[in-house]
Amino acid sequence: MSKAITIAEAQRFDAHTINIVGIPAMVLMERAALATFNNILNDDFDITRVVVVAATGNNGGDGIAVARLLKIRGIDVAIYLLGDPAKATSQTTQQLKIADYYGIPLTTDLNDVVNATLIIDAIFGVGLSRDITGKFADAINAINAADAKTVSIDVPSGINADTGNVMGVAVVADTTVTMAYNKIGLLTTTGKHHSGTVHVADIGIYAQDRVEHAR
Ligand SMILES: NC(=O)C1=CN([C@@H]2O[C@H](COP(=O)(O)OP(=O)(O)OC[C@H]3O[C@@H](n4cnc5c(N)ncnc54)[C@H](O)[C@@H]3O)[C@@H](O)[C@H]2O)[C@@H](O)CC1
Ligand SMILES: [K+]
Repeated sequence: MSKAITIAEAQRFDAHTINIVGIPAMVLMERAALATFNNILNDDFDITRVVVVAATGNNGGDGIAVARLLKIRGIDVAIYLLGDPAKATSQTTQQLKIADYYGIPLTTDLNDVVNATLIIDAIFGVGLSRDITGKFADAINAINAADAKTVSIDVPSGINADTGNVMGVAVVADTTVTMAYNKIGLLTTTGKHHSGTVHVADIGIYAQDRVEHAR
């Protein structure tokens, strides 16, 4: 079985790659988005109408970048944005700006989520820190009520990536594209139920530097 890591390890490896190795965070986000995009295209999903449900953390930024990659391919895609864009991370702010350049529609209508043929879940990843309520919970309930297949980015939103517990409510995904390594919470019974098929994507973040291979 492949290695699985904790939230703290994911955050530590990310920070090491950005701050010590020197790969910009935006490059990692683009690699996360490309990996998710390739998994979507290589699978058997109906991509007639795709909706990316994104919040304003970096998990949302991954999803907004996926929306742009789909749009460039001519696929009908919209973004259902949760949270205050004024509080988005710098990478996610940049991804929103790029999405705007490409004219990707933002929707505030949950019916668009329910009527999608494929939903991309980019609400929360390893940054989930408390129980989910309000509009975030409404969106997750809409995702779970929809007939569409769902692809979660990194972690099914609402699942604690350490314990596998549901933090109030959680997406039940068909597929989860998780970055760098699997997360220990996705290996529990509940975690497995919510993540569906897990694909681990190599985005250039490693537990140990691979300098010996590079020399
Ligand atoms: N930092 C990095 O190096 C990379 C991060 N990546 C992605 O970024 C994710 C982590 O990003 P973040 O650390 O920004 O965290 P998330 O995007 O998972 O979420 C954090 C945000 O959600 C809010 N939040 C947490 N729980 C909430 C709740 N219950 N209700 C409402 N708001 C809540 C927090 O206040 C924060 O604003 C990863 O899971 C992965 O998808 C990838 O882009 C690859 C590189
Ligand atoms: K997610």
